[in-house]
Amino acid sequence: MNLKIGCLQMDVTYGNPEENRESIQRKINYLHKELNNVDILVLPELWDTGYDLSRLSQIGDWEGRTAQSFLSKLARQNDFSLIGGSIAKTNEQSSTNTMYAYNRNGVKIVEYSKAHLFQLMDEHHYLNSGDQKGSFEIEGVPSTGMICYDLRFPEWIRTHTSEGAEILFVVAQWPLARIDHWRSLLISRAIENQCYVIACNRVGEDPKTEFGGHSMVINPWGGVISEAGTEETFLTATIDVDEVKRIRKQIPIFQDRRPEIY
Ligand SMILES: O=C(O)CCC(=O)C(=O)O
Repeated sequence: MNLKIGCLQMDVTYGNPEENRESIQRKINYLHKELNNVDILVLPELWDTGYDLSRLSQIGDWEGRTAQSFLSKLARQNDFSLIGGSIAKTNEQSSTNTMYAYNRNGVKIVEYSKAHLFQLMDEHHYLNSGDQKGSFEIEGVPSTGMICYDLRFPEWIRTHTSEGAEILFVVAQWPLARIDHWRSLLISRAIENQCYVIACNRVGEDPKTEFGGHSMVINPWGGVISEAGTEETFLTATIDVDEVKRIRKQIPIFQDRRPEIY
């Protein structure tokens, strides 16, 4: 089965969720022809607030309600499934860096909060980590969602692929300074898990960091099907999901692994 994927590699306005929602809507309107036959659209991490974490009590999304209604409508109106990047979900006590995904009818198919907080960008001072898995089915394909730094934890990703995930979606605000790590880690996760990796990063800069783009679609053999540069880009690729089963049969790592000795 073929699926057409679109990644909206975009800049994010620091600390301005309303402007960022409008920016996504403007881009979607502009891209309506290209989006016509897209099955799954992917947004980047924290597309609402960016890394303006010290102001989350003012600008965070209360229980994620605004983002959920925005994303659900976006999926329904445009007839695509949607990996809604992640947003800052906030309540009286705390905030989480949370991904929502939707099917074409605008029905929520997962809520996943970033499990590993990135100390280098102060996440541990302002966010709580999630402790639930990121598994879901999208367009009939078992999949998982991961958020940025989660990519550095192969054991967490393996937990999901050993339970059947065939597509790994990674949403990120990955800095340009370590973009070579981003590329290598994404390709490694695809090879070692024999899964598609669809990775959507942001571009642009905030007061502290320059972000590196290079959103990528990688096949389960580790081949890069499509890759963006460092500018705003609508990256598309068509994937053949059956390739996962073929490769898992050819080199059966999920049968051959020995969890009892690890
Ligand atoms: O691991 C890295 O180098 C980048 C991670 C990151 O930027 C994040 O999790 O927000």
